[in-house]
Amino acid sequence: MTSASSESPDITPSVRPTTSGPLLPSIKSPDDVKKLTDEQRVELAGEVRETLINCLSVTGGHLGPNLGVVELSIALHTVFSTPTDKFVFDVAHQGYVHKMLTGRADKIDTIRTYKGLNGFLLRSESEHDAYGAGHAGTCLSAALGMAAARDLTGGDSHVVAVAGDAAFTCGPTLEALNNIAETTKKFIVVLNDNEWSIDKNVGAIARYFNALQTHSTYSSVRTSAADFVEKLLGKAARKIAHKVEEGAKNLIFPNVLFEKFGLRYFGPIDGHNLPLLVKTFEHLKTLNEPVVLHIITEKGRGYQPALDNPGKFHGLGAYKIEDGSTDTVSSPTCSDIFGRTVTNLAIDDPGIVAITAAMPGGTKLDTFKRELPDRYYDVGIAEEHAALFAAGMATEGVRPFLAIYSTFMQRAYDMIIHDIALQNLPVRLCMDRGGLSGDDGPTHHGLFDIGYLRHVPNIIHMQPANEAEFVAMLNWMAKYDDGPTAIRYPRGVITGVSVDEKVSPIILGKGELVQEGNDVALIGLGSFFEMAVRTKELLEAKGYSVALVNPRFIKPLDTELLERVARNCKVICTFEDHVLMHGFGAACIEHLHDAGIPTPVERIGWPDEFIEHGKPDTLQALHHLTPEAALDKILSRLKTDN
Ligand SMILES: Cc1ncc(C[n+]2csc(CCOP(=O)(O)OP(=O)(O)O)c2C)c(N)n1
Ligand SMILES: CC(=O)[C@@H](O)[C@H](O)COP(=O)(O)O
Ligand SMILES: [Mg+2]
Repeated sequence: MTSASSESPDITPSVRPTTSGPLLPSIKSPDDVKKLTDEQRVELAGEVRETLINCLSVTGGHLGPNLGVVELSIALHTVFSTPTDKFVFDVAHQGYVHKMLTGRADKIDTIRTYKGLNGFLLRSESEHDAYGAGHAGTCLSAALGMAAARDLTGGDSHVVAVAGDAAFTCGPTLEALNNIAETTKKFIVVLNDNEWSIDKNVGAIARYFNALQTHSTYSSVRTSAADFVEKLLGKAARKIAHKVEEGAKNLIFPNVLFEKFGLRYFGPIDGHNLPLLVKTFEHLKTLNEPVVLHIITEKGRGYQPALDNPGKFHGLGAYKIEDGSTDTVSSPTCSDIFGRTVTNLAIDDPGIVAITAAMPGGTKLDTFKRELPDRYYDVGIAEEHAALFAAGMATEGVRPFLAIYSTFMQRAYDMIIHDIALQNLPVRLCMDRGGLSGDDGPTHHGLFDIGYLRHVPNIIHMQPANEAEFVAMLNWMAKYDDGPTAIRYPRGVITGVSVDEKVSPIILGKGELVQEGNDVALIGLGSFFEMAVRTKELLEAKGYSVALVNPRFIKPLDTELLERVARNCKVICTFEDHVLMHGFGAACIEHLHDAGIPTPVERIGWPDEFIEHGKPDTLQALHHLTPEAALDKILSRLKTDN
């Protein structure tokens, strides 16, 4: 097991997982899984669970989803042979067990820590990671692409797409489903149905999957299913089939939705019954037609706190193993403030509705759901649809607050332009995780939303410098009906100031000149305003006169204020928790160029690359997003320009 090493300061001390047996350490590759007996594989499952619970209690991570796929992952690696055969996991947050079985068990205690294993599958991390992910709904399309490529070369490897039940609420999944039967004959879909998204799964698809488990017809065909199981799996399995409660349902059921899409449907079966899974996959791999195996699993299986609270244990930070408790955050997070504020606004304004794309917990719209259920909408993992749905509501005079993380809002890019901005509809785009998201890494960092919104006509985009300003901006947005508005705010806390702190009124397109100065002007956007303050202190200690600006608006830029400080100062430095490319600093440079003002602009922000996973402080230091780095840039600019 890897222990914390000097060059990775923020790896929390690793906890040696106390596995009961000797099997897991001997698993150096999937071949070692194949050599085990059925009984040993069941024992291995126990060791994997114990290791996950132990390690993730220190690093945090997606414990619930991974505890739900222990047997599935072992069965897949028993029957198929990666990297020749390909596994494509949807979201891939449930890929930890796959990693443990493909030679990374000794590093699992570094998951999602700087320089440690990525929390999702990553092609650059292992040849067994056929496809990376992080965003939902991609696995069927990507896997189908692999199958089609295989067919082009006459290959006979297997491609297995593993998608959760909520992945089927995602548009791209359904787009792929429409294409499978006409594209390939050899394709296996595993529907891992635990009835949960991050929160309870929603919509007709969720209800349909549930019906497949409980439909009355099942009980009448179960006997034929038991015969089928016996034929397929032998007498012993028939006993398993009867012994396993509800979960071992019949294996074939006519007229299932998937059959309409040309996929042969099998299931639902107990997704924790290892021998049954192995035997079923051994059968499915012999078929020359696209198939879907519907398995029923429990999110958090084997750890009672996770079973009791699947939403919390979908993904969390460090927790106490004994009771699953986690440290409480000292001050309210931006998400807490957002949920409370929008609910309060809606209590006073019946025109306000709240829309989430399967993330009531992450966005804290669960507050709104609890208090105003009739004006709360969870559309599933369907950001494109959510944006269109909000646009439609706005045409009818409703005030939609559309809460989608910055990174997931990328999915709705065309709808924002084509439907919301072009028609100038007053949808409120509320982008949590605006900035580095941390442990989840490059698939989740919200570092592109200034870039994807700044060039869209009619869009107003802002970012608060503290929690009180955040509330003031949300209040302002609630009243602004003249077109679309967008606000970005970070994961967690900004400064921790009270939301009751006094702030000057929010005026469209107006920033705040917090301090006059005539040597250097520092413009700190949002959560990076604090970094500008710390840079100011370093400059003033060297005798410089510093102007300090809180811009508040990304668009429309406060050009009057920008020109004023540019004329008064010798150099400007901007600070943004966003990539520099097409970011806030770039907007300032563009405007000063167009205004014919030659004051140079230094910029602090993320480079033009995908930023790895790790704690924000570590990554900011690594990529020179610090007051010290800003000071160096400013001083060298002043020197060269003198
Ligand atoms: C486009 C997108 N939207 C939202 C998310 C956040 N998210 C991560 S996992 C998840 C739920 C996945 O549920 P399911 O597919 O059933 O898998 P399970 O966790 O139940 O195994 C969501 C909504 C995401 N990763 N990608
Ligand atoms: C896998 C996934 O996309 C979500 O679980 C995401 O990790 C949630 O991020 P937060 O922990 O920032 O809410
Ligand atoms: Mg699920």
